[in-house]
Amino acid sequence: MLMNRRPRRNRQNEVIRNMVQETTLSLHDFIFPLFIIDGQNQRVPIHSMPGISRFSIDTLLEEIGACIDLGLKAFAPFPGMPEQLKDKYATESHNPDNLFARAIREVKKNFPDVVLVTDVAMDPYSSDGHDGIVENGEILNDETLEVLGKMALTQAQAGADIVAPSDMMDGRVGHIRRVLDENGFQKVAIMSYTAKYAGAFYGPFRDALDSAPKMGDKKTYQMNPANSREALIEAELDTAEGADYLMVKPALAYLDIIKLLRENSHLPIAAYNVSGEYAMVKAAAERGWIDGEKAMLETLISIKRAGADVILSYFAKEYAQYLKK
Ligand SMILES: NCc1[nH]cc(CCC(=O)O)c1CC(=O)O
Ligand SMILES: [Mg+2]
Repeated sequence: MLMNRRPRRNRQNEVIRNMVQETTLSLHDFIFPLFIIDGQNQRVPIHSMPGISRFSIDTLLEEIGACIDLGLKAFAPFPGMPEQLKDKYATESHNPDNLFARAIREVKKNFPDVVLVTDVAMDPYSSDGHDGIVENGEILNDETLEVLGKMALTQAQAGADIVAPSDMMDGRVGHIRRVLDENGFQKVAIMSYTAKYAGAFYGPFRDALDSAPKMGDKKTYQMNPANSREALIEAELDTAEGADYLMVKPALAYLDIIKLLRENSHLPIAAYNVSGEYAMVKAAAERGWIDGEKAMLETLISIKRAGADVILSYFAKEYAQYLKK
């Protein structure tokens, strides 16, 4: 048999395999999402996300300190609000002394070099559990932009480095850019959740923040999982409106979308390896059905290989710990 091409030659030992490896992960790629709640000395585990907890501001500082020691430097905090602070207009979201603003200030005071990517969306503060103002069962777009602008400004004033609108209202990147610039926050960047799909993989996150929609679903604003060309439309708009990063979310079921945006944009592409994707790996590993560590590494490298420059993942800390050992 004549075979002048034998791909296995380049797989024959670890040195060679490492030499020809096309994609590598680095801790610099990661943003670690963290959940914040009010109170003191709280570390409340999230049952559907083994290994992940909600922190009060004091323990959040400890957690971030521990992550910095492991080499992580960028964090995406999300606030969990008590029901009595929620209302139709998410008013609490732009209270300059709300839990989120206090947390941002404390983190930046204690760790000035950390990069904070802050979530701009109404749902944690909305009594309807939606990312927009609900009227007669409809999610209002332009009225919601007003709230998002105020929320982003409150976060910038508290010290956010990058604001990340995760709501999927049309025009919000342009509106937030304008509000930030008019208030002297030209340096605050926007990481837009550009192609955010409506689906089942956000379940554990909504458990963590008690933020599930009270009625209906998010299909009139988040994207249909069947669509990819539409992601290019969203990317064009966000780019024109001034986004500094384009994000795809979730990551694993949407690796093709990550690649599509990577090939069609010069902006950095972020991918959000969401709560449900984390929970799937953890649940199967707990049952002994898969090797959790190997599945984590394979998951993360697949997101990078697809073209993500930045990865938001609940695995970030575990990955950092893996690198240490
Ligand atoms: N603005 C909401 C928001 N921001 C981040 C997530 C999900 C993240 C995750 O599942 O890890 C969601 C959930 C949703 O759209 O319902
Ligand atoms: Mg959009």
